[in-house]
Amino acid sequence: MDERDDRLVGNVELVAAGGFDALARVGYLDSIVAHIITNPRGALKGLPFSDPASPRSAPVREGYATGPGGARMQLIVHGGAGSAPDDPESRQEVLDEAAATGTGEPTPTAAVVAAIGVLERAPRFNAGVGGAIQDDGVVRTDAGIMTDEREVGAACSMPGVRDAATVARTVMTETPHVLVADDHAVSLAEGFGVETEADLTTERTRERWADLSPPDEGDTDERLAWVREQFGGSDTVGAVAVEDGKIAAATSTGGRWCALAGRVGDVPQVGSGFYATPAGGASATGAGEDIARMTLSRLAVERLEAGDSPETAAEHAIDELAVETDGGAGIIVLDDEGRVGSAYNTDAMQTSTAEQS
Ligand SMILES: NC(=O)C[C@H](N)C(=O)O
Repeated sequence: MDERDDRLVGNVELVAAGGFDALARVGYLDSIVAHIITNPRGALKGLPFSDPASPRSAPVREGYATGPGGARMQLIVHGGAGSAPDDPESRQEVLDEAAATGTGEPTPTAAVVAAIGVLERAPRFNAGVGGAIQDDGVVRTDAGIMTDEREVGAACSMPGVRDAATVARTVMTETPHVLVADDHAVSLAEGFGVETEADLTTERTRERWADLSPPDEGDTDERLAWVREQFGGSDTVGAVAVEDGKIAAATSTGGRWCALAGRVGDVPQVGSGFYATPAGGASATGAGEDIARMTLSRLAVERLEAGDSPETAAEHAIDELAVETDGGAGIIVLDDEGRVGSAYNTDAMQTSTAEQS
C-alpha cells in the first residue's frame, strides 16, 4: 500500500497509484476516485463467495461522484462482485482507464460501450478475452444495454465474440429486437464488422481449464453433478453513464465457470443484468440465476423512481436479493443527476467513476 491508501472503518479502500499517474497525464486526476472495498469479516470467515446476511455498500467520498446536474458525461463502472482479488491494484488501473475512456465519448450509449470495451479487451476480467469457460471448453459471451428511452439490445451465447457490448448495441440500434442469441448473434456481429473469431481464452483461463476433468458428456447425471460442483465465478463488467439527463446502462460477461454449454445468465436479460429509465440506470454482477430471479437492476431503478438515492436503491436491491435468495451479487447505480451508489454482499467489488473534464 502506498501513501494514497485510505483506511475506512471496517473496510479497506485502495487507490491504485498507477491508475492515478496515468489519469493525471490525461487530466482526469481530480475527477476520479477509484476504490475496492474488501470485507474483512467475510474473509476471516473464509466465505467462498457470498455473505447474504450482510449487504455492504461502497462509501461515496467527497468529490467521488459529481455534483448534481449531470450536464457533463459521468460514468461508474464495475469489475464484478465476488471474492477479493489477489491483484486489486492492476485491476483497478484498468477500471480507471475504462471509466476515463467513457467520458471522452459523445453519448452515454457510446460511453458505456467504450468503457466496457476496455474491460472486454483486458484479460483479467470475465468479459470478452478472459471470459469464463463453459463445460464444453468454450467461452461464450453475453451483453445487454438499455437507455432512458427504453431502447434495449442484448446478445448472448456468442463464441469468438470479444466485443459483446458492441453487439448488444447493434441489436438495439440496427434491429427491431431486444435479444439475439447464439450463432445468429455471431452472424449479426459479423455482418456489422465485429470480429467473431477471437480467441477468448488466456493463459490463466487455459491453465484453470486444464486442471479440471469434466466427466464424459454422455453421462448426463454425472455431468450435471460436476457442473453443480464447479459452477461459479465473478469478474463480470458493467457501466452506467449519464450526460445531461440522458442515461445508458450496460453489462458484459463470459458468464460463470463450468456452466452448461449454452447457459445464459442475467447479463443479457433486461431488468436483471442491466436497466435504465429517465430516473437512472443500474448494472448488476454476481450469481446470475439469483439476479434474474430478482430482476435486480429493475428493482434498484424502481427505487430511484420512488425517490431513493442511488446508494439507498443499491442497498435495497442487495438486501432484497439476500432475503429472497442465497446468491452473492453486487450492483452499481447512477441517477439522472450523476449521483452514484453501489452495494454488494460478496467479499469485494471494484468500481471506478469518472467525469468529463
Ligand atoms: N460474474 C458474474 O457477474 C456472472 C454473471 N452475472 C452471470 O451469471 O453470467
